[in-house]
Amino acid sequence: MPVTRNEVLSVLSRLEIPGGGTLIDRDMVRALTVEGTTVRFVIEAADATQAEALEDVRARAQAALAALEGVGTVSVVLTAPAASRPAPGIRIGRHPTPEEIPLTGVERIVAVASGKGGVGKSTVATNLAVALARQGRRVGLLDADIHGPSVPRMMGVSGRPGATPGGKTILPPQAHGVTLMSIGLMLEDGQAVVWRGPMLMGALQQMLGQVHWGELDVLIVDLPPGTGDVQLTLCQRTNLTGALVVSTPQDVALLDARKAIDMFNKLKTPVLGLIENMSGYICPNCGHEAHIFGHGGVRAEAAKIGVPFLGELPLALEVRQGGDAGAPVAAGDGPLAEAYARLAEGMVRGGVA
Ligand SMILES: Nc1ncnc2c1ncn2[C@@H]1O[C@H](COP(=O)(O)OP(=O)(O)OP(=O)(O)O)[C@@H](O)[C@H]1O
Repeated sequence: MPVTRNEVLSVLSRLEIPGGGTLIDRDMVRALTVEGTTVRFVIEAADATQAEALEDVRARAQAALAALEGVGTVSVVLTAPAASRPAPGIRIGRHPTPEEIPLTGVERIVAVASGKGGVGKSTVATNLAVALARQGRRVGLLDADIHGPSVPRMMGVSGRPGATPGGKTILPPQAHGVTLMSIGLMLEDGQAVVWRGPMLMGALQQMLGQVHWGELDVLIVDLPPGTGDVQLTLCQRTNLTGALVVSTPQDVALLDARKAIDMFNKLKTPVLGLIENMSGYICPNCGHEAHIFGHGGVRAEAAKIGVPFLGELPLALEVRQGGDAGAPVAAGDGPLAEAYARLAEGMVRGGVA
């Protein structure tokens, strides 16, 4: 029987590395793929000195995996950021091409959308990705909010991703069990993307098709707010499973959510469900629940238009703090993590993740 990804991770999590810990708990394994009897991954060292010290670990990992039943070929590549910077040839940003974007190995693509900005779409996308990964799904997260990428910060990832030898394909980093890509990883701090539609569409194509996503059960795509070129490209050029629409219960957000739903209907993309974010706020001092943006509006809207209502997520200080610190609440314990776990379970049960 072919080896499983979990068996590979289990071997790697037993290999001690210089300085303590393992490749897994030091989060150094990138682009792990298991295809039949072939296992491939990259060990990303912090710098060239650490890479040198890890050569022995690379050889031991290779030997230990090759000895597993069901393993034929093992390819373990050691990189360090200076050596693995993407070649200038894969700068993100170019004009789009008309073909469908090839995404072999990615079973499902689920977009997270909103009509209005600031309703928590990126927060929901990152936490949902983490919650799905905690349930054993192989999850990718693409930040398609090219003008305002926030996924790197929310997932606690910085630094440029590596590239395959030859520099044609980007090797995406992993965090909290999720493989992720964002244009934010390719920019200097404070650098703005000032592009019109065609360049945005080209960049999206590159981030989908020129990234080594590996085998994924689901790729979550955090869309920009609104109904523009990026949404169109994703719906028309990929085999999109469907979209989740996030809104607050506030009327003005709901108005825009309706427009996003109308766009997906026009593009014949299934709307998988609506999520109410910032649903209620429980005062940590007195326990009183306040409905700052209203309450129940998204559930009522979902019932009205005949779309599943997937759940309510409260407004909570820990959510904002977790996002700012790169430690999504879904990676921890407690009621907020449980709310995301329930959302993820529903998606797995429904066959969309
Ligand atoms: N449930 C929540 N409780 C507390 N803070 C939240 C919650 N959801 C989101 N936030 C915070 O609100 C801000 C906006 O969230 P986020 O960036 O996820 O929204 P967005 O819809 O993706 O925005 P945009 O698309 O305009 O970038 C962030 O600071 C985030 O931490």
